[in-house]
Amino acid sequence: MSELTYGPAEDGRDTIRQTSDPLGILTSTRAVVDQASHVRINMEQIEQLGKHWLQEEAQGQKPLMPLWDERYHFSDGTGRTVNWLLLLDALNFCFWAEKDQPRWTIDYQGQTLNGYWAEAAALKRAVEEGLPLWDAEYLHTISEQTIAHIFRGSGTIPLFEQRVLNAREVGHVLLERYGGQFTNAIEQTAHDAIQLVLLLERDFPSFRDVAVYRGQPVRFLKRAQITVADINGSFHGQDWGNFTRQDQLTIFADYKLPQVLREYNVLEYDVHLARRIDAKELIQSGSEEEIEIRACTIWACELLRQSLQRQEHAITAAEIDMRLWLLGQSSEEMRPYHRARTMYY
Ligand SMILES: Nc1nc2c(c(CN[C@H]3C=C[C@H](O)[C@@H]3O)cn2[C@@H]2O[C@H](COP(=O)(O)O)[C@@H](O)[C@H]2O)c(=O)[nH]1
Repeated sequence: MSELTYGPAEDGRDTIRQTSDPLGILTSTRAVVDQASHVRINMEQIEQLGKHWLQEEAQGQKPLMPLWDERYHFSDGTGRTVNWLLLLDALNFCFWAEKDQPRWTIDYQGQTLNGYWAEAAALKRAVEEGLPLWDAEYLHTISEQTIAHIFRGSGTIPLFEQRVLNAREVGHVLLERYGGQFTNAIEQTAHDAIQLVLLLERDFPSFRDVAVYRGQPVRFLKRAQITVADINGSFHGQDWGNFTRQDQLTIFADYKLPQVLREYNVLEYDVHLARRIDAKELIQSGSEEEIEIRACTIWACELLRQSLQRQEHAITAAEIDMRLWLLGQSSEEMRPYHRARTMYY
């Protein structure tokens, strides 16, 4: 596989030079970007965003890459944490509510949390209350009542039934193939980030985030990739979190990054799609619109990475991802993110 890069060529035309793409994500999403009819990447705005970030850094506003947040993540430095993180990311999707409905929230340590933070804190709260969520045997047969208790709060976590199935799948596959320990999968793949993502895609069906666009497969693998990034983050790059080729992961195509990129005018939606998203209408999961939004998000970030690299500023997709995602955590003033009901992100 070879990465598609965008850069001035001898004859002045923008050519696509090849670099590595071991997960087949850049290549398959590039085909969507080239055909997209609902979403467009604005190259000038990518250069602007890159310059804006470089100016911020020149003024000493280097973004503090957040250390792993221990407040809401279970972390005991052992293989139990690795299994807990796998469960976290098996359930790490779709936290938004129906149009004009309040989001699901939980109360934890005196704080009311929603979204991803509510999911993480709920799973940490459960461990603190004595539920062995790191235990594959326990997960394999976990009941709906127990999952409901874990996520108890105001309202109901969306796609509840899917979360029960995904939790059981984690337990079942860990027992069947990895002696109940996901650390065995890390060892089997020799701490290679790319191989571990591919193992998740192969062995854990709920992580198989691959769409079909005009008859062709399009690979996103968002939760498989973020699982590796989260294990790396939780262990501060040491021990179970020490991976090779992590720089070859792409950004994680969720629903917040497109919202932020659209705010920076990097992503442009056609007038019909924009109206539907701004009206918070549901976008069909697997639709051309949804796949184009996700594929253009991946390539906008790849082109941003290449632009920054050309300006002598090396940065990984995961670092771009974290910076954009954190911007999306204060996105109340932004136009809405797209709403596709799916367990993939
Ligand atoms: N692209 C990308 N998407 C990410 C994350 C995270 C959290 N991870 C970091 C957080 C702490 C640790 O440092 C982890 O590294 C969650 N999500 C996605 O966002 C959505 C939830 O958003 P809201 O509704 O606002 O809670 C949902 O699709 C969820 O899957 C990320 O990092 N990147």
